[in-house]
Amino acid sequence: MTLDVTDLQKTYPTGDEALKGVDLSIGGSETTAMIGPSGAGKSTFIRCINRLTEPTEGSIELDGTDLTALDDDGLREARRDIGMIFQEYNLVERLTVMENVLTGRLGYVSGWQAFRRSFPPDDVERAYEILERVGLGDMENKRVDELSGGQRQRVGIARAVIQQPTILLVDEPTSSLDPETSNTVMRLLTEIAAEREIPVLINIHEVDLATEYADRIVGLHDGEVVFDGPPDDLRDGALDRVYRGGDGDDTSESASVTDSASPDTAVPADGVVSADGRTPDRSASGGS
Ligand SMILES: Nc1ncnc2c1ncn2[C@@H]1O[C@H](COP(=O)(O)OP(=O)(O)OP(=O)(O)O)[C@@H](O)[C@H]1O
Repeated sequence: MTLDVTDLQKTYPTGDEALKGVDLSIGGSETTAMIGPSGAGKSTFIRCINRLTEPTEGSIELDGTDLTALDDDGLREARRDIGMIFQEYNLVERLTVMENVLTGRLGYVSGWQAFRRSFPPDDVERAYEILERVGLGDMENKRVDELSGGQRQRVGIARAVIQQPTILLVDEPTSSLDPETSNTVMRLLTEIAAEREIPVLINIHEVDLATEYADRIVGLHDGEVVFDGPPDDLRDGALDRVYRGGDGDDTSESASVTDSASPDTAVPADGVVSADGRTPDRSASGGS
């Protein structure tokens, strides 16, 4: 599977130019992390890919099919191939874990079956397998409003995976989670990408998680890609380009953003950046 995005632009009706011509190709079973400060356009980019947000210009080709040219039926079909995982989980709170996971199959059953929420036995069997895989093997009958943040995110992952997508798009999966749970979720996402041989694109605030788990980092600043490369190349100069729009001279030893950044974009000594300026609270608890 390959996703080829060319010259993607998005200008909101408010006049905000969220994307100013982004080119990006991803494929294989590569994990790509998209980093950038708040407002850089990360969420807009991911939402444009499956047209939850309509792009203004550009093309988005999934295995050669231009998603921007599809009508409603075509888009519905194409979306089956795109697994989405959201920051706030987007689960149905009053339904059980199993019911939430099976909603990932709604695109495959008839309208009547969907209305009755009646799913083929194969789907149910696969749901059990996937719940086991994400570590929720004994929780299928729990209501999701009884779960911790980390458990909810695993339900979100299971719901995306049961679609049998050819790509996973993940929008800030860890921003409501404590550091340990964030690591678990990132590990799970990269393992699933490898096992299923599908690419995964993850928007993420924490640079340390991005560099630890991703094969490739894409840095957005003000709607433009200003860095695209392996985690090892993400030195101070590159971080400066991404978070401050600087020239990003990596040859200068004094280019450390730790020394020069304004408080709202400072990179702490451990390299952890919260793009909205918050240093993640490592003592915060979010459950696992
Ligand atoms: N629905 C909308 N209407 C108008 N402007 C919007 C809308 N959504 C986003 N924007 C603007 O588009 C720009 C990019 O926003 P976006 O949410 O994509 O950035 P982001 O990098 O995901 O930020 P964050 O890390 O805070 O989630 C911002 O200037 C934002 O104000």
